[in-house]
Amino acid sequence: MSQKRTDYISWDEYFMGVAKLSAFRSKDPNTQVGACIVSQDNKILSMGYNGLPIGCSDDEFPWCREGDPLENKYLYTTHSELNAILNYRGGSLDGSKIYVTLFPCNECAKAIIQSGIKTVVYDCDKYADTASVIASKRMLKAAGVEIVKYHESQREITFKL
Ligand SMILES: Nc1nc(=O)n([C@H]2C[C@H](O)[C@@H](COP(=O)(O)O)O2)cc1CO
Ligand SMILES: [Zn+2]
Repeated sequence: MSQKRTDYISWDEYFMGVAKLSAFRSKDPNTQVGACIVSQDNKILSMGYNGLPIGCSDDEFPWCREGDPLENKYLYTTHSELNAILNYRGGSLDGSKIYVTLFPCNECAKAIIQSGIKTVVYDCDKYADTASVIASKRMLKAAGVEIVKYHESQREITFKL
């Protein structure tokens, strides 16, 4: 009798893997972010990546980072976490977890808290020193949202798409 496989991926690898794959859909030339929302019983509820709202053309809106606020991306992009929350049409996200490839900003932290998400598992934290992320952590902690750093497993998976 053959035994079951033992090198299958963990739940954490699976969900952060889905978040990372989602980020590949982003058109942002500088930072691609992905998010995956998971229920308490390990079911994927929603996914998202950073991009423009529906109807706002990727080719007509700006993707640069600087200059006139109306001519750079920041006023227009929807963050991956907010997209994942808004993409969920199944009811309540109460008690769920969000896996995100980059630590949530203050605006996404508000949406995370208000939607009832109870755990944030994040990978990169490259904007940790910004007021946005400091405020985000302050609110998440005050609201009792658990913050967990994802530890990369070093496992590499390659496949043809
Ligand atoms: N947690 C996040 N989720 C996101 O989806 N984003 C998006 C907004 C922008 O499209 C991009 C950040 O652009 P940049 O400032 O690194 O060139 O990532 C940004 C953050 C940072 O807090
Ligand atoms: Zn955000």
